[in-house]
Amino acid sequence: MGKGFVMALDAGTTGVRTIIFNKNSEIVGVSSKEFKQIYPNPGWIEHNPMEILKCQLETIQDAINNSGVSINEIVSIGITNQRETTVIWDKHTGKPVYNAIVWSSRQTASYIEKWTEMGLNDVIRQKTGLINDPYFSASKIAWILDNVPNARDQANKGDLLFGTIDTWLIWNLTKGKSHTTDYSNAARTMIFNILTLEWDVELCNEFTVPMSLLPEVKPSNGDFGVTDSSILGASIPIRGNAGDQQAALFGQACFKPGMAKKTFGTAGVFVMNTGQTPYYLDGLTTTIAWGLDNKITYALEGVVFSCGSTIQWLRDGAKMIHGSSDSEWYADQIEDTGGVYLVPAFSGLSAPDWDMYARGIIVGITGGTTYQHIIRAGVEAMAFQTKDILNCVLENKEIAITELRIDGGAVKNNLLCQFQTDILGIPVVRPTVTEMTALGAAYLAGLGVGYWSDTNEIEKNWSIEKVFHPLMSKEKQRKHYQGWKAAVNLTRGWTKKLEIEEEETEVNIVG
Ligand SMILES: Nc1ncnc2c1ncn2[C@@H]1O[C@H](COP(=O)(O)OP(=O)(O)O)[C@@H](O)[C@H]1O
Ligand SMILES: O=P(O)(O)OC[C@H](O)CO
Repeated sequence: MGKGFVMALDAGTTGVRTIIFNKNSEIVGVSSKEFKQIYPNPGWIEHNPMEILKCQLETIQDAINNSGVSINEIVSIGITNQRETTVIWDKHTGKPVYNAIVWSSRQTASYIEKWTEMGLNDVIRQKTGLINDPYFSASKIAWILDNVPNARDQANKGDLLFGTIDTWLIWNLTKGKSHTTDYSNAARTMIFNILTLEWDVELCNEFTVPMSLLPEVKPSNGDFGVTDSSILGASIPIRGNAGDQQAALFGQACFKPGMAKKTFGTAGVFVMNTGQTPYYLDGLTTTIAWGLDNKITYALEGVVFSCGSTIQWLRDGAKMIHGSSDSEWYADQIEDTGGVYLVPAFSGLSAPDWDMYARGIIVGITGGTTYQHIIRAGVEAMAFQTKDILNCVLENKEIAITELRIDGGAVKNNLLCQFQTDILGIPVVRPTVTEMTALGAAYLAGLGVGYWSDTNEIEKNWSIEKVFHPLMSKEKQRKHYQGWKAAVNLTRGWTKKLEIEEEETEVNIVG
């Protein structure tokens, strides 16, 4: 057994986790904490960066306590995080100038419209691999600078710093000594050129983002500094950093081009390794999987904004279930949804439709519909959305996907996994460790200090817990999916339609 342990800090959208791994990738200590979701207006989602930091530090302490490992036995720390979420803080006081604007927040839609009108969509796609959408960090940075009093002046004076959650945690853990991020996180900002591997001067100018705000970009197994001993009681190297979706791809040992995974967390994200070549496909985004030393691996990505958050909404919003795992029990009480579809376009439609005006819908309700049908429709929606993405990939005859590796909090749900394989028609593979995000970050951190020697060694640690095989007839699969597509069509352009209706009503009143 290798000396010491590796610690992963996994800062997700709804909660943070700290997991301590040994050399066999076994979990020896874990702690997690949920933090507050702030909804200042419909469609806006924010987090308190200080609360994220506090919760993360508490989980580090808890994980150390419950593992029996001493902090001095941690040889390296890896960070992984909800991506795109934007924090801007004062570099002198360390105080955020505004809440963190979360990746799924829609408050910056007007910036996206403006940049579309300016004719920037093609250059954005070409340079960053992304689609002009409020999802990515660029419009969130501009919004904070334009809406927080004095923020733009402070930024112009060089007093402010920008970071995604990885950067924010690293800056605090190192007591302000390291203002850094990695290639996989930088690639999600819409201001990072994934071909030249630099912050893009032209895009920063167009988006009015001062470059003095931006962190240094490093390989994902690079040197992100050491923790200040006053914070964790020891100086530990931070040698791994990757956005959570790319970290999960790494944890799933998808090291060869064509290998893919889907993570079922708050968001649901399909990522496929495309090797050293950036690959562009309509509806999907092109991104950086990781930079290992200085070798870049690219990926094709399909994000679904509302995946596990659909179940969370059934729990916290609709109050139809008490805990997320109840969704499986209720869904299992009935054969099917009785023709009900729930399209969770809470934050608009993401890949492959990209409609920031869409909003959620439940359709097909009859007098016989019960809450169980709606719960089941919520579970099935997670699987239908995966099919929307995989269809884009499979339509391209150059790519063959014969199985899908899955991970994330929601894959504990066996009914979801079976429905997923049924609707896709390919096997779905659930590995032994489903905390892939954290494991991927741990692997990067371990590689950074030579704890694991190379990816071959890591590959050997990946093992299967269960393979789900399709049982549904092709005809049933086709019918179910047809209903889903029709339901998705109903959600399109909703907030825009409302705006137009409102304008027309005003004209009629005035007229
Ligand atoms: N048994 C379950 N069935 C369906 N969804 C679940 C289940 N358990 C957890 N979830 C969902 O999974 C999500 C949590 O997964 P996790 O990977 O921890 O997410 P994140 O990293 O985004 O915070 C939550 O949205 C939760 O509702
Ligand atoms: O919080 P998660 O794990 O669902 O991840 C969110 C994604 O990183 C958003 O891009």
